[in-house]
Amino acid sequence: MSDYTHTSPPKPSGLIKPRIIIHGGAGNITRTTVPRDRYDAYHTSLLRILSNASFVLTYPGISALDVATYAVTLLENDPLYNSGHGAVFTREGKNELEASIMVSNGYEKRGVGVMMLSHVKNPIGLARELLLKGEEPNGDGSQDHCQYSGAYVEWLAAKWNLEIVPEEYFFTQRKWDEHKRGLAEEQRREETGVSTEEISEWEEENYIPLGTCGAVVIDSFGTICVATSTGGLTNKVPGRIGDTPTMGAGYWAEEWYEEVRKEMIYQPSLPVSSPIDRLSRGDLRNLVGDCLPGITSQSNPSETSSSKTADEKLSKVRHAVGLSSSGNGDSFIRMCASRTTASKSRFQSTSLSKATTWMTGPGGELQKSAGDRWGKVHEGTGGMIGIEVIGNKVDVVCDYNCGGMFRAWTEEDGSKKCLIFREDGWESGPKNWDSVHSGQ
Ligand SMILES: NC(=O)C[C@H](N)C(=O)O
Repeated sequence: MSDYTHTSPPKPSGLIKPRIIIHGGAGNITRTTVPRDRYDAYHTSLLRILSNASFVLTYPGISALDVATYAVTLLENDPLYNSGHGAVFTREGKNELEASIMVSNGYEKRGVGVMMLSHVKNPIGLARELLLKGEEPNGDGSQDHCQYSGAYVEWLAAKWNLEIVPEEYFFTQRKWDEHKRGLAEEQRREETGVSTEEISEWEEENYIPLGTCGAVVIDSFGTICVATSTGGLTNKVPGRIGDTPTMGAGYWAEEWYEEVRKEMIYQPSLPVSSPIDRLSRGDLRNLVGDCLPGITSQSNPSETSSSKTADEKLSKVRHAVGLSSSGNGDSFIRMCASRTTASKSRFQSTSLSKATTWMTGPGGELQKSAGDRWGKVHEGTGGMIGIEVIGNKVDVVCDYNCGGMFRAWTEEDGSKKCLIFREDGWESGPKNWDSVHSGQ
């Protein structure tokens, strides 16, 4: 963990209780595709990673950015998941890795997506580094862009001393067998003339490979960070880019302020943050502005201020959200699913939980987007996790329209939960793909 901790941690404000939710993918998770022993392996792994990350989240002054990166690094290193070591293969038998990171506030770039990687051991570490380099002049060679792919950015990773590995590092026999079986199945279908509208047994099991991973974290300063990493889809076309590194599609974080009448505020509001809090949020410009009267300081986004003039009764409450997705990335891109969910919450004053179900729950917008192809192919399939904070009230959310979603999170009282299906236990899950779509 030492790579990701502050050398001199700032003091936490103590106003917001840090929380975390992680996921290991959504898709055709059923009792058939995930037999009991694998179910147990995922359960154990998710709880182990959640425990490690939530312990780190108790360090004084630790940032959501550092903890989300740490959690996804652990997920990338575990071959159970389709990211880092254990990523799926393209049609040409290569790994093309993707990752992204985004914060609700505090850093100039706010979000970064990386893609077409095949040498950086932890793509999420590179995404984080690119976000941080955005605070330096010229980004230390990365400038102020938000999306990066391929050789140049891997060269930057090496220059920044991130771990570089040979391509073989990402190989696992299981994912290789899925790749080979998929190609063989395709050839068989071509030869026998089976319609492409009909889902094959291989597709049911593998097309949405279980295991894109992600983490959403809120720290004691109220900053939300979302980190996501994937190998993409099994046998994807070389060069195909999915939703994971596409801002607004597979990931999103933002914050805003809403004016409410004071009587309506049901949460104590945040006080003006201290300089040390603001430093942890990357708010250098405003800190400098405070010290040098000649420089105009913008109003600090972490402040909850009261209107002094017309209406003494109006006050501003801070909202922040972060979302990480998994599923059929092409559908998530078409729907701009993560940003659309955040916008539903922001512009229709809907809780993030309701907005998430509206987008990605059973019968939701993603499912509708597949039209009559729903259930026949994998279009529209997926799920999302997220965190919302209003004032200092935090809510952890998740929904999906498929068999299940691997996920684990901390409750308000600090206890840890892990679910794969809607209920606890392998027996509670749907039997197979058909039973998911017939609602049995
Ligand atoms: N398993 C996944 O979540 C795949 C990823 N969303 C993609 O389409 O690239």
